[in-house]
Amino acid sequence: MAEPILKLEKLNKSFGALKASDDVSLDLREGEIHALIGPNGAGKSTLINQITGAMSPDSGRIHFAGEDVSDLGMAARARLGMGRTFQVSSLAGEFSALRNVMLAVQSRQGSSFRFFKPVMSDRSLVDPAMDALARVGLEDRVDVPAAELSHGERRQLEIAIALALGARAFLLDEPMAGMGPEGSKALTRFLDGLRQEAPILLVEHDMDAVFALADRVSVLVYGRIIASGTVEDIRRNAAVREAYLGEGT
Ligand SMILES: Nc1ncnc2c1ncn2[C@@H]1O[C@H](COP(=O)(O)OP(=O)(O)OP(=O)(O)O)[C@@H](O)[C@H]1O
Repeated sequence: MAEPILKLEKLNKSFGALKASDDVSLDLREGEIHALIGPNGAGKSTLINQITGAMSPDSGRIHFAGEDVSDLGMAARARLGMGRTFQVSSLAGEFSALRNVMLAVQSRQGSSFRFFKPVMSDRSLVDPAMDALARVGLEDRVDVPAAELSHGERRQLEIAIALALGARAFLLDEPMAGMGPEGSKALTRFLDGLRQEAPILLVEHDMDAVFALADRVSVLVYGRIIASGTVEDIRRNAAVREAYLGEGT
């Protein structure tokens, strides 16, 4: 089997006496959605922060795209293709969807003497941006200002920007937060297809979305992974039912 794109080896992180990550090992493989679930305060965000480089583990290693990235900063990990989470939104609301993605393409290509070219007719920017928008299903919304897109469409646009920046895997921290039932369903359908573009580590409290999407689920309780497996494995696991889902779920 191919090497996983992301691999965590025995990560530990304490805040004083509190162990927020306790020997956490997990991986993310091409083509999959791996959901990370757990009660409030279980240590999910702490784990995501260590993966992105926002926080350093006390011990353990992180491998991404075939490299040991444990000692790299956030920008270097992003350059290797670690897709940002939804919590980092950088949309320019007054600009069209197309222009927003073009800015990302431009930043990836590096600045050049573009001042002399009319930007909106520069094929080297427009073509890759259109491609990224098509990959997220926004090809009919390219001229709409980002601020006028729906909540869900803005998330699609953020994904398009990440793809244009070269994302090879996504770390998504509660993408369903703040969405109504219809929005959640639409975003669930979208994420279902996105796994073909890049695998997703999904932190999510919405269990309908998790059970509909996840190829694998890992359950974090008090900083420890207490179970990892398919949705069916997790539903049946007695320790998970007791610790997290509650009896009768
Ligand atoms: N910077 C910090 N300093 C001290 N304690 C922290 C810090 N960050 C997190 N914690 C603690 O570590 C534990 C894990 O928090 P974390 O935010 O990672 O959990 P979570 O699973 O993401 O929770 P939620 O689902 O509520 O977002 C909590 O007890 C939290 O209070």
